Amino acid sequence: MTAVEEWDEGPFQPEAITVRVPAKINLSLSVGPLRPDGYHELVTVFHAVSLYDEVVARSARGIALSVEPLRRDSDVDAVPADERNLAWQAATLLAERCGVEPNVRLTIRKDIPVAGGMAGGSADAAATLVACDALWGTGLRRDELHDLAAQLGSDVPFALHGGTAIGTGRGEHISPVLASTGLEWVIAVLDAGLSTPKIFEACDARRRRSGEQAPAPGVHPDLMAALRSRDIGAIGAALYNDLQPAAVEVLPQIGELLALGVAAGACGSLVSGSGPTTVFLVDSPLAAANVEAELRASGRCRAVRRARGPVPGANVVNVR
Ligand SMILES: C[C@@](CO)(OP(=O)(O)O)[C@H](O)COP(=O)(O)OP(=O)(O)OC[C@H]1O[C@@H](n2ccc(N)nc2=O)[C@H](O)[C@@H]1O
Ligand SMILES: Nc1ncnc2c1ncn2[C@@H]1O[C@H](COP(=O)(O)OP(=O)(O)O)[C@@H](O)[C@H]1O
Repeated sequence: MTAVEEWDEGPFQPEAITVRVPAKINLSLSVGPLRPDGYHELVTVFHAVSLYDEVVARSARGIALSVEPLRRDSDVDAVPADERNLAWQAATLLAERCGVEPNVRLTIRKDIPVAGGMAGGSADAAATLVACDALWGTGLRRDELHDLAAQLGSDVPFALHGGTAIGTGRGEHISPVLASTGLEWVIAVLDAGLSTPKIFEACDARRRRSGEQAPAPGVHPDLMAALRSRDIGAIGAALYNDLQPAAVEVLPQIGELLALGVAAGACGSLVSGSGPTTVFLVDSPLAAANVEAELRASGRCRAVRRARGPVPGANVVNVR
């Protein structure tokens, strides 16, 4: 066969696309007032970390979806494998937007803790947009994918973006942050999950009880200055989450773990988003090993993981 004949075969039709997508933590999460649409105005510093889900999109007729653990200790029991799954909704939305049939078999390989405040469902939705766009050849620009992502959930646009970025509005408006250093994390995964809307409600209830008005949300300048520096101690001291007191109130063992990790040598500790996952910033391999060992020994964690950030958002890692 000549080279010319090979070119005449027509466009390449992929059979399967694999997209890898990271979990997020919120280096700061400032929650403002409840809006009339049921969301809270917020300002957050998102940070993508090296805990990943993978989504494989294969040619099919109609939509099918399955969920598998990526590692032996990954938990997938609470993840719906039907139209309630945010990945299913992402495929449907993209197909409607582009006027194509939603023909895809999705396999979600999960490692991001479920209902852990690390935006696993949002990550899978972002990965599905990228995977189906490649599989179907719909060729949307990143800003067009971003618009669809924002319709699926407040955290979905950041999962496309990755890195370290400020989220405003209900979290869907993203602008990148210049961070000059990589960060190392120890992550404590609990057996329990927490519901995001319930923790926002608990935050409002705490404010009502104490007569506190919801402030206009913002990012503390100390955190931005610390991120521009290479001062891990300053970053650790500036970590901040308005939802943390509510998460600790609902699940007091979170507070005990936060204290344990700091006593073991972490430079800073934080509940990730609405929890219950807790994350610990460490400045050396020795500190990481100490924190990890103490968290494991507490017997309160389903898994203890190490991760680094920032890492890129959803991207194609394999095409067949
Ligand atoms: C708290 C955060 C912090 O990044 O993350 P998680 O802990 O869920 O990972 C996010 O704000 C969660 O974003 P996401 O999980 O995408 O929420 P959505 O599906 O958009 O909204 C679910 C529900 O959470 C509440 N919600 C969410 C975002 C927001 N700015 N204000 C809210 O009050 C609303 O009750 C909403 O109905
Ligand atoms: N692809 C998905 N992965 C995980 N959970 C999903 C997914 N699609 C829908 N869900 C539902 O979303 C809820 C929140 O899960 P998740 O996104 O992991 O947590 P969080 O909102 O705390 O970051 C789960 O309890 C589950 O019922």
